Amino acid sequence: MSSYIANHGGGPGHCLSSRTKGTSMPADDAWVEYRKWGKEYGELVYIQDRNILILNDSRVAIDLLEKRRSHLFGSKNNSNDETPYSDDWRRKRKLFQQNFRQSAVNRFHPDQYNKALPEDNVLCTMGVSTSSLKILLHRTRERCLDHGTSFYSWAFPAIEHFHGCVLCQLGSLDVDLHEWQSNKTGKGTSLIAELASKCEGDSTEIEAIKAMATTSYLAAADTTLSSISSFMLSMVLNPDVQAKGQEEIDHIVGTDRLPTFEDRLSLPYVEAIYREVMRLHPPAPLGVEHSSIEDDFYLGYHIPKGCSVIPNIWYVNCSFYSEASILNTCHFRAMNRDPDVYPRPDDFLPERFLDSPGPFTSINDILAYGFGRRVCIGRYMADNTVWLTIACVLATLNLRKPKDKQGNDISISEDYTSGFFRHPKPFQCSITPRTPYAEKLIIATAS
Ligand code: HEM
Repeated sequence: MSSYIANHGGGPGHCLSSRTKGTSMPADDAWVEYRKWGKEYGELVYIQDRNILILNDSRVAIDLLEKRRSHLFGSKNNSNDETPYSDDWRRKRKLFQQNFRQSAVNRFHPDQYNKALPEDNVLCTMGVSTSSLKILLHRTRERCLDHGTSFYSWAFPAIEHFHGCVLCQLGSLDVDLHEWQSNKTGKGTSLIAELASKCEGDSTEIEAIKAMATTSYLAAADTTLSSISSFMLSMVLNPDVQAKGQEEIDHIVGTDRLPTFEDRLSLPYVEAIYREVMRLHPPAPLGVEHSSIEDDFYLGYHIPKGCSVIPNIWYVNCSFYSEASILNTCHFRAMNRDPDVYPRPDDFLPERFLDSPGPFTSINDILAYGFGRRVCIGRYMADNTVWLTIACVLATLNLRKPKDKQGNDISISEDYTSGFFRHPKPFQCSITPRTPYAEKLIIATAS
């Protein structure tokens, strides 16, 4: 293990100090720069004057992040206030786990089926470009905040379970949870409504439910959108991959129904497309910042109190990992973009997953969802949403580059944003139904 920290030049009890004062932090694509620092200074890189520790190795990340708390959980009203690691914090986390664990997320299936071919796809089909779509989504969101209706029930699967509380907490709307429930347009079966009705009068529990709704919204919206947009862009750029995915679906599912979760195990190539999207394009490339609540020591190094710990998911060195500490169980080593493990690491090649050994059906090896005990709690729901959307889009739509008047392909932007969440920048594409059944579905959805 010492090889991981040899480059730091410190010894037991020393402060990690690979980088000295005056370090300028990268403004764009920080994950790329962090990886360069990792190569130069080691897999743990400490920015002393900013008290930031960057992790470029998954085993180190799990070890450290197992012991630290996230800022995201328990942040209130969309501010960056930290909630102490307390009973309150634990209650909220437990509530989340109970409702988003693998066996609980089946309750979202009906909504996920209903929205798998969402209206935004339909709009694109009608000739609305992705950039116009984003503007439209933005406007809709504003309108929803004005009128107290759901943006995400319109645009995203399953999120409608949360929207009332989200609006209560995020917006300036001071709507009481129960008032919202009764105002709701005939949908009394949402998770939030159901939980709230069980703890009538228990203000602490109601607060926890609202916090879960808020956190879900913050954690789910950008990440899910990013993955689906990356998938769409990848299909436009890789028509051969798209054709192979479509062929698999036509063969296994047929062309007169949509894929379901029951088909998932029979669709390895579609699974591989999903995994390749998540490998190449993790929506939160630097995960969620964690913070050390007290002075700590790791492998003899001093990690000061308040140190921000950033896992570089985008480039992280992916050791075999599990919920337990893996310091002594490192059998399998891979790096998300390590050319020795993933030849042509920057290319979109789903085939690589078909040949690789290991638990292809487990989502635990998708680093985009984070690490160890702090791994994304909504991952089972997210996994279902993204997979189903991919399968349904492949089943029904052709995504292509737009053409100019002469019928030639127009080249499109492949750029990504470089903020906390990484999204494809607006790109144009042509989206057309690929089967008569798909056409019927789209017309029915639009009417
Ligand atoms: C493609 C979709 C998603 C991706 C890529 C994603 C990724 C992540 C990542 C990287 C983290 C930080 C993990 C860490 O600190 O190591 C995280 C945390 C979290 N995510 Fe997700 N997420 C997704 C969807 C969702 C959804 C749908 C929900 C809820 C419905 C959700 C809820 C959460 C929560 C509550 C946390 C904080 C967990 C904690 O601090 O203990 N996420 N997510």
